Amino acid sequence: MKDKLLLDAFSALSLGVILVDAHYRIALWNAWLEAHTGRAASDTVGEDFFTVFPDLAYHRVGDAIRQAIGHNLSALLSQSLHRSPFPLYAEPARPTARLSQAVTIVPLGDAERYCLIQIVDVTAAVRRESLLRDQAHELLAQSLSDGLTGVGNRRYFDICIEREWRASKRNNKSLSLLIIDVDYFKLYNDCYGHQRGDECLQQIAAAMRSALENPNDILFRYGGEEFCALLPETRSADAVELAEKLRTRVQMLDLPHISSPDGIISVSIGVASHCQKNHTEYGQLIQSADNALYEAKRAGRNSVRVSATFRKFMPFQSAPGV
Ligand SMILES: Nc1nc2c(ncn2[C@@H]2O[C@H](COP(=O)(O)OP(=O)(O)OP(=O)(O)O)[C@@H](O)[C@H]2O)c(=O)[nH]1
Repeated sequence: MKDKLLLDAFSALSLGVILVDAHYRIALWNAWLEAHTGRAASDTVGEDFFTVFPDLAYHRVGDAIRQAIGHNLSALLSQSLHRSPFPLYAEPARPTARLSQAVTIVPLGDAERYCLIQIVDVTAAVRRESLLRDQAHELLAQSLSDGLTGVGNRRYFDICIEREWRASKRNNKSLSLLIIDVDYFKLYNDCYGHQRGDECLQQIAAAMRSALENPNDILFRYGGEEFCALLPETRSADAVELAEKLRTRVQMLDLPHISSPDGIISVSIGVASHCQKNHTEYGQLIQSADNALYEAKRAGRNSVRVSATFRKFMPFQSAPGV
């Protein structure tokens, strides 16, 4: 009666249970396994475990079984490393994706050693985890992008500049920064309205973003009508060239701005580059780019200026309206 009760309980378990003897023969095989392998206990009990599961002979599962029988050691297989070792399916008649599994292997018995293998179906938990991870990524991406233009936001800029600053110091590579400001934007808003102003910022951001070809270069909305581009491993000369490209792209949008001298929307850009000698912290890089932007504005706008530190190496400065 007691044995019958135990066997009923064993069959009713909603996890897979295999008992393997000291000769690696299967001694027990429960109903859950029948349901998820499509193989009856009558078909597997008495068989060599590695004949039933040949793929597991050189797998971590095989090692763990040998350790349990040979050395009385238990093992809990990491789910992330060994997600689906057993060929188990929701419907074995229509095997698609294997169930995700959490596998525990424990030695049993004294005089005669057995090994108990427990397999829990963790598919739902893994799916939920992956969904949560995707949602977390999505939320993170949203929290780091600017709602109006879709480029990186100020928070993301703060993260990136710190990261790239450290990388540039570590790898002894230059890092360049462009600060980009839309010219006469207050007048644009006054003339065309805030809504058109927003659309204008979106178009400018899209034009500049499409001009950045290197995937490591990132465009951010620094605040209001100010953008910035962080250019890792980019020397000053290349940064100025890229700044010119961005300025030209915005000019080519040909967005009417009747209250500005050129009659179209334009941007002014300040460029600064970090090489090991000139800046001790990234705040100085931002300050240098800001100073250069101020010079670009003073020079009549729609122009690119490079930080004074590098002027002697950079004869080229675009003229307003060029
Ligand atoms: N439509 C819109 N306008 C914004 C946004 N953020 C900032 N602005 C406007 O941008 C304008 C910036 O004006 P200023 O700082 O005086 O600069 P400016 O008129 O571009 O002049 P310069 O930079 O000297 O050429 C202000 O009128 C802000 O209200 C925004 O998200 N949408």
